[in-house]
Amino acid sequence: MSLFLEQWKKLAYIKCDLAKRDWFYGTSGNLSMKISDDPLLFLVTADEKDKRDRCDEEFIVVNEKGVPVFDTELSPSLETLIHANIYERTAAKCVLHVHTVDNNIISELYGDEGKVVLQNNEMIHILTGSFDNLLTIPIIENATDMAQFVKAYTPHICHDFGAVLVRNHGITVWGRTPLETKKWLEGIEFLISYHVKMLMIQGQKIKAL
Ligand SMILES: CSCCC(=O)C(=O)COP(=O)(O)O
Ligand SMILES: [Zn+2]
Repeated sequence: MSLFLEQWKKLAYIKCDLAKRDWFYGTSGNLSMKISDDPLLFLVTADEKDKRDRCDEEFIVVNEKGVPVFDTELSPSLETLIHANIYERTAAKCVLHVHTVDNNIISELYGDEGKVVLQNNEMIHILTGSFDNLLTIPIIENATDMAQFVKAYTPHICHDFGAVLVRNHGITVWGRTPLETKKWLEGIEFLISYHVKMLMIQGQKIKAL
């Protein structure tokens, strides 16, 4: 199997798996996978397409400017330049972006602090391999201007894997392999969901006193 087809299938598997979790509300979310370094080329989902749909044209091949390299009726994701920026600055091979209710709540709750610190959970050990039991996720403001948006992400794109929460918008996670990226996305969503539910229960407890 050609490398290109192999990458396509891996990304299609991840897209299908995230769709089963119902992480593509409306037409939100976008996914990409690098297929070559020089020149930079990557597969990316199409703008406004329902990412729960399986179809022949699931992904578009784009260059470092986010421009399709083959003829297509589809437009690349509006967030393609964020994916391109991550590939240009790191050795990441995959970028996943989803909007969930829990990641939106946490981004709003801690938005003014510019970060959320997740702690004291075995999932952190599973993700990081360290017993530090602390994971800090930066939170940036949402933006409609893409150049400004890319600029806001940039200081946080300093490792080959990472995550950024966008306030009242969603989360973007990248990693060195597609499976590592999916693992980080699932792990972080688990920790965020746990955190939100704990706050809800603790709030109820305080009210009952
Ligand atoms: C500034 S992008 C607004 C839409 C969005 O947040 C999203 O995740 C889906 O965009 P796409 O163009 O990839 O369908
Ligand atoms: Zn989005």
